Parts: sequence; C-alpha cells; structure tokens
Amino acid sequence: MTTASPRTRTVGREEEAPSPVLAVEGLEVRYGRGRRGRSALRGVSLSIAPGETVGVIGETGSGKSTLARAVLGLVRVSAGSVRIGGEDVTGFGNRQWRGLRRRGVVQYVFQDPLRSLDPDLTVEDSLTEPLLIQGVPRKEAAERARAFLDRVHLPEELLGRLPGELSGGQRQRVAVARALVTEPSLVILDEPVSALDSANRVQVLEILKELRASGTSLVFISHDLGSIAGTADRIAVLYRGELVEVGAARDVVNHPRHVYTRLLVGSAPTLHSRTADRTEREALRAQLSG
Ligand SMILES: Nc1ncnc2c1ncn2[C@@H]1O[C@H](COP(=O)(O)OP(=O)(O)OP(=O)(O)O)[C@@H](O)[C@H]1O
Repeated sequence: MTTASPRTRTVGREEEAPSPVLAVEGLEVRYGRGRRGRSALRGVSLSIAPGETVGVIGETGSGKSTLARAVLGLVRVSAGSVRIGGEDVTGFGNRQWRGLRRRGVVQYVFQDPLRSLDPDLTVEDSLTEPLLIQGVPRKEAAERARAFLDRVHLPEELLGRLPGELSGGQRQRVAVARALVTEPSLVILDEPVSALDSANRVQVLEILKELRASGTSLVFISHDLGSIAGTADRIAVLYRGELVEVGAARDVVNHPRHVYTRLLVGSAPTLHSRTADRTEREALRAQLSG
C-alpha cells in the first residue's frame, strides 16, 4: 500500500498541508460474491491536493476504471473510505451522489464521449445544463458556455449541433468543457484521449494542461504513460489492483522504483527517457512474474 502526500504550502513560517480535494484510504473493491468473487482493488490510498493533476497508470485489468467508478460512487466499496472535499462519501446513496454532482463538486469524462454527453442535447444545452441546475441565470449560463467552448478551442458555430453531428475529437472536447464549466473542485478523466487519433490526442492533452491553471484537481487515468507524463504533477502506478508507486511525474519517469514501473518506462518509446532493450524488458517481466 502506498500513501501519497499532497503538496504543501507555506503559511507563516510553518508548512501546512492543504486539505485534500480527494482522499482515498485503504480502498478495497470486490466484484462478485463468495468464492466466485474477485478483488479488483486492494489497500489503495491516495490524496489529491487542490489544483493538482494526478495521473493513474496501469495495464489493462489493473483496476484503473474501478478506482474511477469507486470515486464517483458507481461501484460498491468493500472496505476503506473515499472523502471528497473533506466529506466522507463512502456510504452515499444515489440521491446524495446526485446532490454532490449538482453542487458541482465532482465531474467526470469517460473514454467514449457519448457516455458523458446526452445524444439529444445540443452542444449549447450540454454546456448550459449543469449551470442552470446550479441556479445560474440563463443569460450568464449561455455566456459561460461560449467562453468554455473557446477554452477547448472549438468554434461557436458548433453550439447548435448534437453530439452525433460532431467528430470524435470535437465530442471529447465538448465533454471536457461540460465537465469543467461549473468549475468543479475535482474531475475524473478515465482514458480521455485513448479513443482519439494522434492529432486530436495532442490537442486534448494541450487543453488539459491549459485547464490545470484553473485550479481544478484532475485525476487522469490512462494506460499510456506517454499521455500522462507530460500532463500530470504526480503519477500513481496501479498494478494488479494495488498502488505500487506514487511520485512526482519526473521522478517516476526518470527514476522508476518498482519493477513494473521500470518495465512501463522502458517500454514507452515516446518518453524522453532511456528505452529498455528487449533483453532488459524480458528480465523485468521475469522479475514481475517471479
Ligand atoms: N462489473 C465487473 N464484474 C466483474 N469483474 C469486473 C467488473 N468490472 C471489472 N472487473 C474486473 O476487475 C478488474 C479491474 O478492471 P478495470 O476495468 O478496473 O481495469 P482497467 O485497469 O480499467 O482495465 P482497462 O484498461 O482494460 O479498462 C479486471 O480483472 C476486470 O475483469
């Protein structure tokens, strides 16, 4: 189990840690019951500071989406706790989760933008709806929707279109704008660029980097270390349901400690680090399975 401490800020002469936006403690998730049940997350602890972007990396089946679902209240937690903005949400029911989302505390972006967007709402309605729910007057909501469209580098002429009338890259940018338009404290992005072609991937990653300045905390989940490395402040490495390494992005990339992280870094040709040759990769895999 690895516990990540949030960044600290100086108050007077004393160092004081800011309250984490997200604090996951000893999280366990099991799918199925009894002997047929299997554990998807074990003893996962992670804190996210205000304004921080944390990348969660892991191979397929390592538990990344389960972690996202547990933090969003979409899957039952078997043990441990999830606190968002200091509030223990572990035992929340559907109504309480709806209330949390209505208050704009936590938002999400999934790999498939059609899962994050209502197919019957125009881009304008998708962007204004969360603001109207919060009680923002219609005129102000429309102005903020336009401003956010600009922040994700989309032209105003798309406002009247339905999601089905947009390209995949445009849709994902609308999904990102919708998640951020209420200026939530926390956004969970589960593989937000995996379904995009390389040009759109680069653009959405650039947009996420620009949005980091807005003060929202981002949890950026991906199987691709290259996508995460340039975007996240810290990287958390999930392996077989456990967090095996958490650290500053440059430390994890340049000085990976866990064997699995070394394999990940060594296999990522897009990183500006030394790629392991085939023999080294085989040796690392042998250590992992040993
Ligand atoms: N609804 C479910 N019922 C049973 N097992 C599940 C369910 N969802 C996920 N699992 C299992 O839990 C483990 C973790 O799955 P999860 O989807 O969290 O992995 P992941 O890291 O997001 O993978 P991927 O990168 O392929 O999306 C896997 O072994 C998966 O088969």
